[in-house]
Amino acid sequence: MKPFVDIHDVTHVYARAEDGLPAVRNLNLKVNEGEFAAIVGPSGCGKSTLMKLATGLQFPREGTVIVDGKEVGAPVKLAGMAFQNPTMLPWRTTLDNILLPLEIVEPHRSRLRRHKAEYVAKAEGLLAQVGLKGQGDKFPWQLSGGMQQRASLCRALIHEPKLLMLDEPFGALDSFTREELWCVMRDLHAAQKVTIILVTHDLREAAFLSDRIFCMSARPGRIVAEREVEFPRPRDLEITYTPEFAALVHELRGHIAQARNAA
Ligand SMILES: Nc1ncnc2c1ncn2[C@@H]1O[C@H](COP(=O)(O)OP(=O)(O)OP(=O)(O)O)[C@@H](O)[C@H]1O
Repeated sequence: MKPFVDIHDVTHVYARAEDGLPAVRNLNLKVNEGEFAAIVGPSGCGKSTLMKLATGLQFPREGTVIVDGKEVGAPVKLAGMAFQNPTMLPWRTTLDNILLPLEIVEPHRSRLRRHKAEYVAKAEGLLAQVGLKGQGDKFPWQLSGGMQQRASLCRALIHEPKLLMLDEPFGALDSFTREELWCVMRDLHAAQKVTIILVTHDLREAAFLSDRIFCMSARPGRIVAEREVEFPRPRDLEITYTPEFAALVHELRGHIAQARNAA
């Protein structure tokens, strides 16, 4: 099977990098279709750069980035994204925030006006899936941080992306809310069959959610360890209290400790 995301021997230097040092060097990573991959690594190792390269917001100086069989040469339309800060527009209702990508991404853009009811029904279906049934007419500032993050997951999925990129999406939440959202994410992945790349500092989060974990070295970032996660699905939060889970998190911690030094 051909990988869905194939980052091959990529080196990327930002035009404004003061020291001229690459953000990532000889970066190699393959993610299969439908897989849930997590990227972990020390601060500043290039995790967000990897996300930008995979979605065509930056282009590599060397190497290739292939998504869904095509070399990335422009922003990737089949991707959806969610970030640590939900960045909802305060003057739009939650529902209208969720519909926003449809105003930009074709073929939805041309269809939106005539098929509005169909899209609203879809947004409401997503809201129900993330536990926000009937909350679409609230403004973002009327929602808690966790609720806003749920809504931003709906916004990332409304155009049925084949690739979902999550950059620290639960980082700003308290640990209970975070664990609730892990379960939301687990269920969305099972229901939508989307390929997911999650960037996180949280090793428990990576171990609970993903099928495969990539550890990055300190800058210039490259993959120094790749680990399959074999816990059967569907996974329950109870697994996070098992010795096997603790052993995996411990192993990942070891890779990160080494990675902080290995450039
Ligand atoms: N636009 C830019 N111009 C110049 N340098 C940049 C730019 N964006 C990122 N960098 C540098 O590239 C390196 C990697 O940054 P990146 O944001 O990808 O790391 P990260 O692993 O996501 O960081 P963190 O874990 O702290 O969020 C850093 O040293 C950063 O300062």
